[in-house]
Amino acid sequence: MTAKLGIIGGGVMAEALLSRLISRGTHQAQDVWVSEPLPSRRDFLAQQYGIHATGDNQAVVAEVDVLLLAIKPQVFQSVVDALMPPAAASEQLVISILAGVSIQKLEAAFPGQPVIRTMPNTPATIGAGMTAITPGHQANPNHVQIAQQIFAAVGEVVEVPESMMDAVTGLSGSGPGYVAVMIEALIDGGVAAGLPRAIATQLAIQTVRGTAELLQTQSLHPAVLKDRVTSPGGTTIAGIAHLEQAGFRSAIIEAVRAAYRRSQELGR
Ligand SMILES: NC(=O)C1=CN([C@@H]2O[C@H](COP(=O)(O)OP(=O)(O)OC[C@H]3O[C@@H](n4cnc5c(N)ncnc54)[C@H](O)[C@@H]3O)[C@@H](O)[C@H]2O)C=CC1
Ligand SMILES: O=C(O)[C@@H]1CCC=N1
Repeated sequence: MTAKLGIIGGGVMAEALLSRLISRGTHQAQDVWVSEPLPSRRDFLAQQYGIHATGDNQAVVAEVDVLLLAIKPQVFQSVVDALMPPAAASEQLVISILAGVSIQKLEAAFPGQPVIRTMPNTPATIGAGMTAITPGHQANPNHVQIAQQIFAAVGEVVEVPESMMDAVTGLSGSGPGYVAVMIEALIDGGVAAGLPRAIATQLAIQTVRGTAELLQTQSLHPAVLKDRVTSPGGTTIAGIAHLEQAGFRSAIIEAVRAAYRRSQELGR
């Protein structure tokens, strides 16, 4: 892809995306601009990835064909208020990864420009990301293809109506956090049962990875896999009975719903 890519906000997600886009050759480092207020962070990104880093958001806006917003939703309005409107009708594509910020707000902030709202997740760093995208009203198929290419380089992409975007955020956007907490708990469980922490960590991560890959590769329903693991009167059903007693399913369902509601709140 030859388009110049600019990223406003050089934090966790910006690095997850740009590191993979550069290592995959989807973008050349010299075609990527990042604006970031923290000098130490700018220096790190420039040295590590060879991209252009600046503290000036406007300089990035002026330079690029595709502008990716990777700031926190809480600073969105102040950041866009400080940008100068383009002198003429701009074809620059604006892609947002911000939780909660609606297409209506994005289009109001970048009048006349094509915008695409997206929700990626952190496994994008290793090309195992999951991104949902919703094109705005001015986005044509070419703009959608550009966004598809960017996010396909870091994992899977699905197009959804905007009405689903807060739910996507609650599930796949925030999901790596829930899974990380579960893996940490599995490790602690192994340690409590007498395993050295290093071995417990290896077992926990490979078990979660293997289970996800098995479900995906064989298109198995999770309940079918659960039934295969549970021997009558065996160990797994003893563990699952405890999970049910502790409200494990309900806790996960409510975690997704709480994040969904928080995404809605962030957009207000
Ligand atoms: N972390 C995650 O797993 C995911 C985050 N997101 C979304 O991505 C966005 C960024 O999240 P993170 O990367 O986690 O946050 P972060 O805090 O790591 O990155 C935000 C960056 O923006 C910079 N920044 C602050 N004020 C700025 C300004 N005025 N101009 C330019 N840059 C400024 C900060 O210094 C920071 O480096 C958020 O809107 C979040 O909703 C979306 C999907 C997953
Ligand atoms: O926690 C957050 O608000 C962001 C959005 C999805 C994942 N992290």
